[in-house]
Amino acid sequence: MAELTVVKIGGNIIDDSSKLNEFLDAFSNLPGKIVLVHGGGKMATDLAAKLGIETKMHKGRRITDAENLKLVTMVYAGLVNKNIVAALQARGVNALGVCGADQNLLLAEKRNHPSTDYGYVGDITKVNTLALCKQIECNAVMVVAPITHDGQGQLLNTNADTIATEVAIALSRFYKVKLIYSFEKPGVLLDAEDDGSLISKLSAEGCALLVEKGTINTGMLPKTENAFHAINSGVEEVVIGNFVNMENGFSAGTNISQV
Ligand SMILES: Nc1ncnc2c1ncn2[C@@H]1O[C@H](COP(=O)(O)OP(=O)(O)O)[C@@H](O)[C@H]1O
Ligand SMILES: CC(=O)N[C@@H](CCC(=O)OP(=O)(O)O)C(=O)O
Repeated sequence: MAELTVVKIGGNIIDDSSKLNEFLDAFSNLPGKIVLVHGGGKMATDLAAKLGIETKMHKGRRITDAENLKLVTMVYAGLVNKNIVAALQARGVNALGVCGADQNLLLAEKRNHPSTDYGYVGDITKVNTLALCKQIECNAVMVVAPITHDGQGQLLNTNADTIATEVAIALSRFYKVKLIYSFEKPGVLLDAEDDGSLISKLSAEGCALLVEKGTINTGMLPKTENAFHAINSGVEEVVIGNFVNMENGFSAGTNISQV
């Protein structure tokens, strides 16, 4: 099986132009088949504040009412996606920017949670693996924004870590997939303020304890949940860390162990 890397970059890197450029420089040198999934949560939150739109997060997910859906669609599938595509093209990468509605790539259903109304948040029901593979085999680097759709004309907001996970799982049928959740810290930390407290290997049991203690919280919750789902669903290797550090050999991040 050919190897493929799915890289996800988060909002804190996207929001900082020097960190983003550093990331894109390293990313554009990555050999082989690659898919990039991006977030942009920080930029959406900052713009919402400027526009006087309230932001509510629950367990690392955005409660997405109609106003917030408009805003996140403009930010993720517009400004962020197109800026990344242009920056990659400038580095000689054949980037193709999409969201989940394009070529019906990511079908989702509006989340129906018993106690929390998430609004227009989508849970992925189907990945159009064939359409993804066609582009990958044509050497395009898909740049995927975290907007999905329900197939009936409704756009939905889906956490970017979840999108990276579902894309990686779907592609595992055809490729040996490595999934990297890249963010601004070296990996999962014992103390989120201390970059030296990296956990180099994380088991599901160890993770559950750290969640219970509150060591893993906010945005790290969806990342770790997704990471274990990926490693237990056919993805060959899953790492949470800073892609630039990994490429420069400084830190291999947190490796997610199976079971
Ligand atoms: N144990 C932990 N180790 C590292 N980061 C953590 C931990 N617990 C919570 N976090 C927080 O999770 C954030 C990453 O989640 P998030 O902001 O959603 O990332 P991104 O949008 O960049 O993917 C970190 O910036 C940090 O504040
Ligand atoms: C439903 C939900 O939470 N969607 C996320 C999508 C963006 C995202 O995941 O961005 P980061 O990777 O930068 O956090 C949100 O709107 O924040």
